[in-house]
Amino acid sequence: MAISNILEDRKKNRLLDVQNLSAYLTTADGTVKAVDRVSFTIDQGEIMAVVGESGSGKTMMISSIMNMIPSHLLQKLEGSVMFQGEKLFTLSEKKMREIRGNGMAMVFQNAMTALDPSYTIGSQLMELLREKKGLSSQAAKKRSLELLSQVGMPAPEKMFSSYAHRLSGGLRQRAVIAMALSCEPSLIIADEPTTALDPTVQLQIIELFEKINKETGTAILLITHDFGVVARLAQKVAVMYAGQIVEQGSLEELLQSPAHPYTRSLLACIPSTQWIFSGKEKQKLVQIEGAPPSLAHLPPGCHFADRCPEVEAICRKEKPEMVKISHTAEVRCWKRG
Ligand SMILES: Nc1ncnc2c1ncn2[C@@H]1O[C@H](COP(=O)(O)OP(=O)(O)OP(=O)(O)O)[C@@H](O)[C@H]1O
Repeated sequence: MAISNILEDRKKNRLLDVQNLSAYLTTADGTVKAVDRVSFTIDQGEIMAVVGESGSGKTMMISSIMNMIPSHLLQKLEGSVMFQGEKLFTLSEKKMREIRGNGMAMVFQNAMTALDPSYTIGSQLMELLREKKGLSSQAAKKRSLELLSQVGMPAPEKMFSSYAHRLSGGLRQRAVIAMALSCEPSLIIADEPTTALDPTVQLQIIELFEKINKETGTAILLITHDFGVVARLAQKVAVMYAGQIVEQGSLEELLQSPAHPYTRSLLACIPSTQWIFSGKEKQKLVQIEGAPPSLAHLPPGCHFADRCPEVEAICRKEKPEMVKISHTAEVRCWKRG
């Protein structure tokens, strides 16, 4: 096949294309760049994980993609986000709402933020299906029960009539995933979907995401700080630090030959990823020494310089740019540039 045809085929498969995305926030410490020139792509059906410590900008990055940063916080967005061939930042709020409710669906860490305690799970699902899919009450009820069974709810009829606060954390998260699936999205954005759950339930939810991806071809952008989850689910991975992607590549490249000292430190913090495959009790994580820099007072050179075991003079003076180190991998580090 000619190169031009291969490239054309690739473009057809492209679901999300984020280029040089930056988000400036207004904070008590002044303006901070919480997302700093982030670029990545997700193809149809692909699972990508974004990993990084608390405060590295993962949530702000997805909120920027969906144009959902609260207006009192957001100063400006830069860069471009293409989703299914549409430039998101140029769309009207009405069109953007349609995309959020149809093309992309969100699953949050805390299922209760997405569920209304005063309505049953069934009535919330039916409401969505009537509104987004235009289904009649009868069809919406039938589809709701199918969705509850698809996400592995035991006794779907009983769950249909249950209130969220009566369910366990794992069942609530399944209900939220059923709601996300109700609009048949091409992309699910899941922000720490398993963090609040205990290890056995975490494993079940991860297996559910795997099943959904296989059965429906829905792409998943998964935000996590847990490499165990990444190793189990993702095909490709981006590592964030202080607002920037510092390394990205395929899962194999990242786990087998991590190029950035920060990725290596994160991996060294995991005693074993076995728990996520076995559902056994997770071992306590070792922390990387030191803390990420304040975004209001970033160092002049590499953001990781102060904590880096391999730091050299140039790292403290000049900011490294992203450089390609293989066909699919990139790293932001002077020692690899
Ligand atoms: N409400 C806010 N007010 C001021 N600054 C904020 C606010 N939310 C986020 N930020 C800034 O944006 C940065 C990135 O935050 P973000 O929530 O995206 O991190 P995260 O990687 O998702 O962390 P976590 O894993 O804890 O959810 C923070 O370090 C902070 O400087």
